Amino acid sequence: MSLAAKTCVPCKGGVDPLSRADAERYLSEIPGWQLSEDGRRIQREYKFKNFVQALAFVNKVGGLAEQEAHHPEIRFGWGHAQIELWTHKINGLHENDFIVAAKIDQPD
Ligand SMILES: C[C@H](O)[C@H](O)[C@H]1CNC2=NC(N)=NC(=O)C2=N1
Repeated sequence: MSLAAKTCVPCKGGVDPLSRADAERYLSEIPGWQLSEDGRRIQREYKFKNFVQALAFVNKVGGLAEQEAHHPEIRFGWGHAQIELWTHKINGLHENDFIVAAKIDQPD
């Protein structure tokens, strides 16, 4: 099943974060995303024509995050937005992070 078709599972902590190898395997399914140096986060930059379009994107991401109960860090401004994902409870990456990333990139 594609990542975008999955839904996040409540992450109760107590599970190990994904290994770098597993994270890199998931990364191949979400082109444009990068793995952090420490292998514990993924992030992607987005470019937009102006502030309003960046804000609309941020609002879309916010709605997705609420729907999945799994939330990214979002930084945005005129013409750009950066999304960073990791699972706070395990201070690392979980499949949930990649599911949210895939859903963000699904065509509207
Ligand atoms: C109770 C609530 O569902 C949890 O605190 C969720 C909220 N969103 C979350 N988002 C992320 N990225 N990591 C978490 O561990 C997390 N936990």
